[in-house]
Amino acid sequence: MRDKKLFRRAWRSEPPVSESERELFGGALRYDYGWAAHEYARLDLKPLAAVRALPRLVGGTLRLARESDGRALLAVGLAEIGQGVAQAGGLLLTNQVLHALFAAGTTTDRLRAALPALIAAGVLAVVNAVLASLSTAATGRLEPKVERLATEKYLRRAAGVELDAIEDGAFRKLLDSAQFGAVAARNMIGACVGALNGVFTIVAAAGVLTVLHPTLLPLLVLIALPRGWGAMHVAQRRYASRMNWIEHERAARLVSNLITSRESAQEVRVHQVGRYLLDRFHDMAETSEAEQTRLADGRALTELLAAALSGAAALLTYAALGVLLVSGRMDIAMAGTAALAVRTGSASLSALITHVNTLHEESLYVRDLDRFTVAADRRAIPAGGTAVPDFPEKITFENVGFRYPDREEPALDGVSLTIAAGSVVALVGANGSGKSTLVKLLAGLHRPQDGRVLWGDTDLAEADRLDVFRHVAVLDQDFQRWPFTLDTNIRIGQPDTPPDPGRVQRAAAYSGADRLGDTLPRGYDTLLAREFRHGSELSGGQWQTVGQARLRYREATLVIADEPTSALDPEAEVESFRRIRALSDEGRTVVLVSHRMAGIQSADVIHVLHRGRLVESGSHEELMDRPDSRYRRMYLLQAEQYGTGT
Ligand SMILES: Nc1ncnc2c1ncn2[C@@H]1O[C@H](COP(=O)(O)OP(=O)(O)OP(=O)(O)O)[C@@H](O)[C@H]1O
Repeated sequence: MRDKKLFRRAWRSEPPVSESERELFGGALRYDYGWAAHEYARLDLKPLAAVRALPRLVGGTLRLARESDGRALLAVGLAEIGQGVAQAGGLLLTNQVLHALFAAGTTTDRLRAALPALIAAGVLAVVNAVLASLSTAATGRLEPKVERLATEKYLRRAAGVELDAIEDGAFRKLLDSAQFGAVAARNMIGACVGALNGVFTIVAAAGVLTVLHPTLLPLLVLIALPRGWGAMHVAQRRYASRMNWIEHERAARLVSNLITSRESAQEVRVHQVGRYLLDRFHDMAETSEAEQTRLADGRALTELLAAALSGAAALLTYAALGVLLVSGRMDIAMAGTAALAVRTGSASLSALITHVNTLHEESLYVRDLDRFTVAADRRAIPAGGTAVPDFPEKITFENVGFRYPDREEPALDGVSLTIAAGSVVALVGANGSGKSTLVKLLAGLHRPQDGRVLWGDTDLAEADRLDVFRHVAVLDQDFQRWPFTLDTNIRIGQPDTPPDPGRVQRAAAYSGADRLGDTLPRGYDTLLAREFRHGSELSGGQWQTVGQARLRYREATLVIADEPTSALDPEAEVESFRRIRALSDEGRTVVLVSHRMAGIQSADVIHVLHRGRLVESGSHEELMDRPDSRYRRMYLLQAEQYGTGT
């Protein structure tokens, strides 16, 4: 009855998406790459394809291992070859021992005749054990290095791609799936060593069997084949399921993190969101469990079937041995050695198939990493290009158009403007009018699809982008609150410079963050992350003073402040605008994005954006003098709220 249920569960299709997933995320979260990867996994996990792909897989792993630690790799290789030779020698010596034991003569004579071979076999067993431990030690040295190398490869690429790649959903998924690649590369080392060991042992056993009786060789293969098929089948289902459920797992983790995170702590309690999310988590986790159960049932059945077939083949082999023995074509000593060789060989063949299969399964993840590497290289911020002038006399937007990939409407449409060096320029406009997008193009983070952005005479399309970034300091609405010390949070504005407490303190004094340095428990060395012991938390406004100190520390030619004062109290806000504007006195160009009309009225030029178009430009006075200007309307609306009028 139970078995029937198991059978039914094992062969049914994947559980449907949970109701909670629909409710929270608007539908089934599935790995988009899924179809391609799924089909590809099916093709690639066919036994013959797996065997054919073996040399390539091993080659790739060995290259990575050589790059990580060539000496350790050599040690592993030699130790494994040595073990293979020792095992073959061991089998042949066993044959000699058996021959001596089954020969005619007294027991003492037979034992004496068997003794030299017995001693040699013992020595070989010791050699084998020493080589195995050497191999284990070298593999242990190699594995973490390979994982580190692969992780660094992954992170370096991730940090070097264009911003639009990071915002592109398909690329992000590749980024997510490739994260398993480094651990998989590490696992491949162990599997490679295991497979190598298996090959040498089989060669030894097969050699001995061929000498004894060639008929036994195909029977050896017959014992191992069903187990190999079973292992492949299980791996195929596991990989397909993992790829298909990757987003569901991530979403369930996200929901559970939301219950415990500090940011959501208030709403979780006051709005009782905790209970709601917990129920959704339960629902999603149950769906995942159903999928896990389905996989486990399938695996149990497959392995049972494989074991039965393999057992039948083993019976056949021993029957063949019996026939050879009875018909006198093999003596008892040879039959004993053959039985031993069949056992060793079939165990090694099964292990080899499992290792090849592990190699293959892990290689699918390593290939995700390779695919990511290729995609990331294609989308990398190009190196080289024309150097940009340190203080360009102007930055020009010529008829610039930009549209985000998943949007119909352009975020910027035919924008032309000039920003003079050393001036203070403000960008205003309703939410979604394109201010932040314009700023990203200005900083070289996005490239226009139409028109040009020029730094002096240099088109940003041809400029050395890293050089452009060197000249820019950005403080945006969601600036990073690094979970590091106060000192590092300021110094990270220019991370390559050596520590300079004086410079950090000057930057802090500029923004008012020096008060934090004086009052926090460990001064500038206070960790600004509550999740760690001794960590402190800052208020939103205090964080903004840290952000501004970072902006100052960077000492860039072009300073961009996107909503820099939203969390500041009125006094701090006025002071903050004054300070940012004062940066232009040092010859820096300042671009300010803000909804606080009072704060930007002293800008040299104010640009007003509306639905991606530049609709007005001028000084505060000029724009206020135009009776029907959008700027005037926005300004008066805000002024009215304070009852101040113009
Ligand atoms: N990463 C993105 N992917 C897709 N669309 C985006 C992205 N960022 C912005 N947009 C869209 O581009 C348009 C302009 O957005 P942008 O952020 O530049 O406006 P904004 O003027 O800075 O708005 P706000 O005042 O609300 O910050 C909006 O319609 C927005 O939804």
